[in-house]
Amino acid sequence: MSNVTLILLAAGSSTRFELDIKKQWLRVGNQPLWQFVAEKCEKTKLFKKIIITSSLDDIEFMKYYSDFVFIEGGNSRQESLKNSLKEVDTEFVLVSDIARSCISEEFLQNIISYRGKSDCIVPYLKVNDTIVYDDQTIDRDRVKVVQTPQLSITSALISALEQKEEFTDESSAIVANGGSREFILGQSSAHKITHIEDLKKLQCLTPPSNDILSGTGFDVHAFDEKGEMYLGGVKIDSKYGFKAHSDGDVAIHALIDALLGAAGMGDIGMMFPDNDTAYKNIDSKKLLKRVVTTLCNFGFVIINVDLTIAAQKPKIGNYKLQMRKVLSTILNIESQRVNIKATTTEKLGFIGRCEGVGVIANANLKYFDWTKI
Ligand SMILES: C[C@@](CO)(OP(=O)(O)O)[C@H](O)COP(=O)(O)OP(=O)(O)OC[C@H]1O[C@@H](n2ccc(N)nc2=O)[C@H](O)[C@@H]1O
Repeated sequence: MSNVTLILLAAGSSTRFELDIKKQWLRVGNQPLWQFVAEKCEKTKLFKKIIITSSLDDIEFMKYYSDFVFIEGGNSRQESLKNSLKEVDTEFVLVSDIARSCISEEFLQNIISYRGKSDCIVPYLKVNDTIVYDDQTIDRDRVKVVQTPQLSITSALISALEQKEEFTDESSAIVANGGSREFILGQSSAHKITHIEDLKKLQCLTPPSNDILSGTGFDVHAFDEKGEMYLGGVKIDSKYGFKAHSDGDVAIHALIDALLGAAGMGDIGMMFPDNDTAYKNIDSKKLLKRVVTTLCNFGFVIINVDLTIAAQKPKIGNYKLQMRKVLSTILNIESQRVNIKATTTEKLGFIGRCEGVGVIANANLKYFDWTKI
């Protein structure tokens, strides 16, 4: 049984990554980057446990993909690491960043099998360029470019992180706390993804799958004699509205379920519970905007949507164009990719009896293709 736990840090908000997508959600084939790295490490069978730190929103979605141990990250890399260390029960802990996506099995084996006497084993690269520090040329043979993953004695790292100072790597914290470290040659291909152009250096990443992901949504709301009616993001001129916790825009609700369905992210009620006061009378366009932002962060691109509004009343023919404009703006796609259909039910059923409106929606997504940046 291994006496090493692997912590993969993936709670960053990718502030330096020049795209709206979070880099841990870039797709490698059909897998998000974080899953690609975690499963590659798992296959080595070198670890007793693999812990992934991430933001709470991300963790809820990550759990759809795999059953690794997920820990909510903190406001900094160091805080995230401290949160994860609470789950470590092995003598040694290997800490890496998801952004170092091409660490190899051989590299992991080397660092874990290196039995130094120090509290921390640190991979580094030599420098081949001339180095000027504070306007002074310095001896580059004395310079080390430090990498992760770093292997620490768990107790030494826990103690070191009790210090108030923030450190950018484990060995600096351990040495500042009076501990020791040894350096071993690192892996030149273990580049870290910080900026978009870094992706070109990572040879182990394959392009995202070009699958089309399709989802459907269905929602119903009963008429309400009082209140205003909003449908498809548009105010409808009518003497009645919809019974609902929110503004009752049943077309947007069905559309949200279609988008979440295509992304494999559950449904609207899971994301916006109808007993949460935050959503009382809320403008459903705000809910849609939140969903679009989340899909973008998680590496999805919206291709097109198609809605069918089943209603004996109101007649919506004159509102369709406005609905398409409003929805296409929020979805950030051309309006011709937003189709709105309407149908009566020939006076059959609850819709035909003018008790309410039902909407079916379809949405198609694809993965953001980072190879075409
Ligand atoms: C938009 C919101 C927020 O204001 O409320 P409304 O304005 O429609 O009332 C909700 O997101 C609108 O959620 P929606 O999913 O349409 O509501 P419901 O049909 O009541 O389902 C609520 C939750 O219960 C779950 N559910 C529903 C039916 C069922 N047989 N079993 C379930 O587990 C669904 O997964 C959903 O997450």
